Amino acid sequence: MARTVREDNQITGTLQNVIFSANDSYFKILSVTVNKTDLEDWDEEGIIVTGTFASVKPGSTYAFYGQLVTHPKYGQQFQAARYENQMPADEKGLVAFFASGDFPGVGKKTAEKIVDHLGQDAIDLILADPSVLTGLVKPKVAADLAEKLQENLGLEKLFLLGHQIGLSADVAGRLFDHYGEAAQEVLQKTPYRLVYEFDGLPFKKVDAIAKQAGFPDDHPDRIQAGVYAGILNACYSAGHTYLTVDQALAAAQSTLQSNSSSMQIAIDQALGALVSQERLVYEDGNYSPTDLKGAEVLVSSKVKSLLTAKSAVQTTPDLVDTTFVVPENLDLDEVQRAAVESALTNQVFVLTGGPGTGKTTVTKTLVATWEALVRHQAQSQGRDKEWVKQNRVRLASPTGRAAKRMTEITGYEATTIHRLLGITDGDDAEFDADNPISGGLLIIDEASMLDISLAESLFAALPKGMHIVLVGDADQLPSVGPGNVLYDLIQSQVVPHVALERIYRQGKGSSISALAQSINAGILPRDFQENQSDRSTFLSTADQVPRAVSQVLQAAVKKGFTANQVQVLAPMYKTPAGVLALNQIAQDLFNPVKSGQKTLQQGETIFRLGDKVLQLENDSERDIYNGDMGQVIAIHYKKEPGVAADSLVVDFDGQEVWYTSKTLNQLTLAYATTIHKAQGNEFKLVILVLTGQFKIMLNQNLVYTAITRAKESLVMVGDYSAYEYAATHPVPVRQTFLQELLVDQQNGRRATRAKQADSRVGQLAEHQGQTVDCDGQTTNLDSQSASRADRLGTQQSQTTAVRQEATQQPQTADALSAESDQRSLISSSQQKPAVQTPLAADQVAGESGLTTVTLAQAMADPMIGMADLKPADFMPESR
Ligand SMILES: Nc1ncnc2c1ncn2[C@@H]1O[C@H](COP(=O)(O)OP(=O)(O)OP(=O)(O)O)[C@@H](O)[C@H]1O
Repeated sequence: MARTVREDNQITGTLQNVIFSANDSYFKILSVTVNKTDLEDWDEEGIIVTGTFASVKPGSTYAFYGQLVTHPKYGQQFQAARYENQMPADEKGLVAFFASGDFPGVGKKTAEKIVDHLGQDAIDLILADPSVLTGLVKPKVAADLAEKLQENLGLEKLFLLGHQIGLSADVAGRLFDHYGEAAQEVLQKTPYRLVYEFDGLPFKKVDAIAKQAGFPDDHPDRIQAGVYAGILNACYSAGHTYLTVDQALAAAQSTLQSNSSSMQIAIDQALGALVSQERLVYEDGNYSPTDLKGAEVLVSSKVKSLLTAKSAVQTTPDLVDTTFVVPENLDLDEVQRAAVESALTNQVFVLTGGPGTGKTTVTKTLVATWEALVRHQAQSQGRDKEWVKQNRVRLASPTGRAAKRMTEITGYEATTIHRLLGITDGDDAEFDADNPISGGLLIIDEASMLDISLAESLFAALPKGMHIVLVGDADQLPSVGPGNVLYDLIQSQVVPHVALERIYRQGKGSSISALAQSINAGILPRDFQENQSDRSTFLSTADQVPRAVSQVLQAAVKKGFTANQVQVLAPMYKTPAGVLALNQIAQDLFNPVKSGQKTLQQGETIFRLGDKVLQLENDSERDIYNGDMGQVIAIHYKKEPGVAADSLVVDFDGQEVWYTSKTLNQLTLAYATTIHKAQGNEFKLVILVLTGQFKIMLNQNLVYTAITRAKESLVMVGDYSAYEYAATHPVPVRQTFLQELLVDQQNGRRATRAKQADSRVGQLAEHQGQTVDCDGQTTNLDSQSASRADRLGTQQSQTTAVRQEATQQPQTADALSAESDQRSLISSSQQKPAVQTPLAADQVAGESGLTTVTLAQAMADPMIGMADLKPADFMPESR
């Protein structure tokens, strides 16, 4: 976690040299000769100063404001919160400054000429009006000099301004990168444009900057930006692609923190202005952010055009039938076979099914049959190798891990969708409508994770004759980003779709599949608490969770499970039963501190050599993605020979990625993760924690997604009533247009609306105002300083910041959860608290009329050796 650097002390000194300069930020380490300081007892001539600096020049004098810190490895150094360039005070110094070699074409003589003519204010005069140099130096030299001065001093001034208005130096640096010289003017004159143009600054922050610049609350720029940010936040927070007028109004009012009648009128005007500026689209009483609406329109029209397109490879039912290849000689059932036929005879096809229903089997059959079809036609039609290559199978998935699994299963190379499309951060995709991807059949796995923006990029880049097959589990959580792509494609009934329902998995994992199906149907099965060969349930209160998880993990370690095979899942980050706390417990068990072990600290996380870690954001340049898991395989310290900066090396399934202080905030411990982050991943043993504290997040899809991450074994810890609540509450409905756009306009519009309205009743009411990031980030962000969010400066940080804003009122997860929810859940008649002894269990059962699993029974579970534990082990220390 980033801490604000205090400004306790000051050093004025001459820069000797820049020891380190990060190439992806303005962070530098300087060696400085101290001229003056108020540091007590500092009697050394030189000092190391760290911080964010513009292009500081050796020989120049600076005043640094900050504090003395003791670095564990490098000893005492001065951490600068800000600095000021002590411009040369006299003419001699000015001449030296201009002749420093920094300004092309300016030597000592020219420098003297400039100073002679312009005097001691030469720098300010040139900055204000570069034409003062006319006649003194050649036009090219004058232009270069003015530009260099502005570049150096402009950034320094921006740092200073940023400091005054509460912007971190990192954000100031990024603003300078984005707007150049104009950054200062943007901050002072048109700050609200940052809401539309600059990632990583939430509306609240922009609003504070604008206030300092003198913008009144009723300024039209403020209202427009607030309305836009409010609508965008609400869409990202709930996954909607549009809001009704009432919802848009509520979002705007809550962002602008006013519902006065004059504000109402101003918001109406702002909505009109935003529509005419094409930032919002208004249609049929709904407002959509233009990009989201555009994405839905593109996906629907592309799907429609694909549906009537001609395949580049002939795939008539007869041909498919005669070429059918089933790997491993499995006997596909009728539905599975129909899925293969439909997938190959249609240009767009959706295959869904729960765990163990044969999605992978069908995928393998598809790939083999397609290959056979292409080979057969190449032969019969005399096609060359190039044609075969042009029509090859392509496989992709939203996550790296799922792509890797696809490769292992099919033997074909699978990639992330980002990589397939050549999407690199900040740049447009390499493959798009003008430069489509190649291939004859594209299979996308984990399609439930596809949000509308990624779907837009994907569909835009498909060539005309290509077949696309989307494979997924429709009952998993919807995508983190807005949109409901898989659901809408299915519900539209425009796209051919087969749902596999028969579970084939036998042995390990089979009772997990059955449990998943039951939860999917809204029922917590009777045998929920009965230990099965592959799953068990440990009831415990929220307080008892850390202890219980610790004991389960200890047993798992004893049984020989490795960190990679075990995954602890919880809905949110905070609370003692949340991801952060559980990670600490698991880290100490799987990778305890060893003497001499190398560690590297980032905020409150201490990474140890050997740790299991999780990438938190997409970094397409380095080909690592949000949700990727890896292991720390090396830690290097700067003091070591040949090492430029403290760094940590992570092995992501054979791909080594380096992290320095600048990128380490993309990484966290991965022993425990949120359920959202685990999507697309599977583990041998999953330990799932649900308690009443997480009520705001609980729903069928969440718990279904969590338990289906378990390939072989599942241990469920927490409140019975939390599981029951989750099983009986479907995921909140997403408001999207895609389904409607896909359906024939006349027939579809009314029917779809009616359907949506029906299912929304109750659900929307229930979730009104409970806008919480679906990754539980709201709580996580609470624990992060604004400067950390600033520093992230990525789309993700914008999104999370955006989402955090959407929870304006203290109805954040934490405010809503904690005690009140806990109490309401515990008071539920279905609550079955963990009990200490069989006697107590009987008592509880007797009193409540419910059956209760005792801890002793639970611990006798043979699966992970619970018999090793004692009942007292599950009790909090204080008992
Ligand atoms: N028609 C079938 N006859 C016999 N066994 C089958 C059939 N279909 C699938 N299976 C077997 O069932 C098991 C699960 O199938 P598969 O892995 O294809 O399901 P899945 O839907 O991909 O599951 P998951 O999503 O959990 O990975 C496999 O062992 C597979 O061989």
